[in-house]
Amino acid sequence: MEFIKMHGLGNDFVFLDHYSVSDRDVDYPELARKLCHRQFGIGGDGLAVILPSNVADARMRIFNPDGSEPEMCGNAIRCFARYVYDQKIVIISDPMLVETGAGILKLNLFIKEGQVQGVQVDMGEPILRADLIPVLGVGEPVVGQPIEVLGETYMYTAVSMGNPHCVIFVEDFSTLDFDRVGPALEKHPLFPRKTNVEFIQINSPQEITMKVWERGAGPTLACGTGACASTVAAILNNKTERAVTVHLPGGDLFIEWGPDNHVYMTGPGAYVFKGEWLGTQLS
Ligand SMILES: N[C@H](CCC[C@H](N)C(=O)O)C(=O)O
Repeated sequence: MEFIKMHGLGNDFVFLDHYSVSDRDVDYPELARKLCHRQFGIGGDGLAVILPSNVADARMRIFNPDGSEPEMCGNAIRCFARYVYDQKIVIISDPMLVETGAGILKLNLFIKEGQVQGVQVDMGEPILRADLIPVLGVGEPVVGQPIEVLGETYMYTAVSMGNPHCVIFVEDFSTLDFDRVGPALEKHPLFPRKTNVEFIQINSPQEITMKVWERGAGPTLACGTGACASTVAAILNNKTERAVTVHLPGGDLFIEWGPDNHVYMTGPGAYVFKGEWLGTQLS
């Protein structure tokens, strides 16, 4: 089975082009567990599938390495847009409409001399109503509420970009036990569908540094929806302006929470290689 490996700031994905095999009945969760495995498979932070759509130019399904299917993936959708444009699956670039679990998203591709230089994604409106994120126990938006984990209390802000995010502000990353606190918060009972966890340091009113522990994937070099959720959380807590550069371990994303209440994410999508998966079984 052919695949394409791409990444968005080091958040890497195995892509399957199933655009022309519309009624294929594939066990994508099991494929994700196999293909994303770093040693027994190809390796990736997720499996992204390119499919036809009845309501948009194309459809993206995304699966975490644990086989779970999240609603959206910001870094993958930029790679998706570049691939479907380059393959002439979709020739429209301003805007390209992509069907996702978080709704139909509008993407604008920046093209120079025929090359996709970057993609701006209208990520839609952030979801702040706790019961829609979902977060248990509170009815209002969750801004700066206490959450206890591993005997420590953190102040968190919860935002959904279609997928849930728990955003924690840190003064100094060196004091954070990331590898223990991250997974403990990912599975915290306050989040019935688990959550992505972002730890952010405010560098200035226009800059944030972010570390992310992703739901169903663990630590990654970048998280597009997480960068959007973190920017919204920083603004809700009066820590930044509405246009922010988010510094991630894999690179920078530019995020803006617009006056139309939509969040806009701009960043790259890159090819790594094409290949054929030979179907080696996990031992
Ligand atoms: N693990 C995430 C999905 C991938 C999000 C991230 N890779 C991005 O770029 O938005 C979740 O379960 O919600």
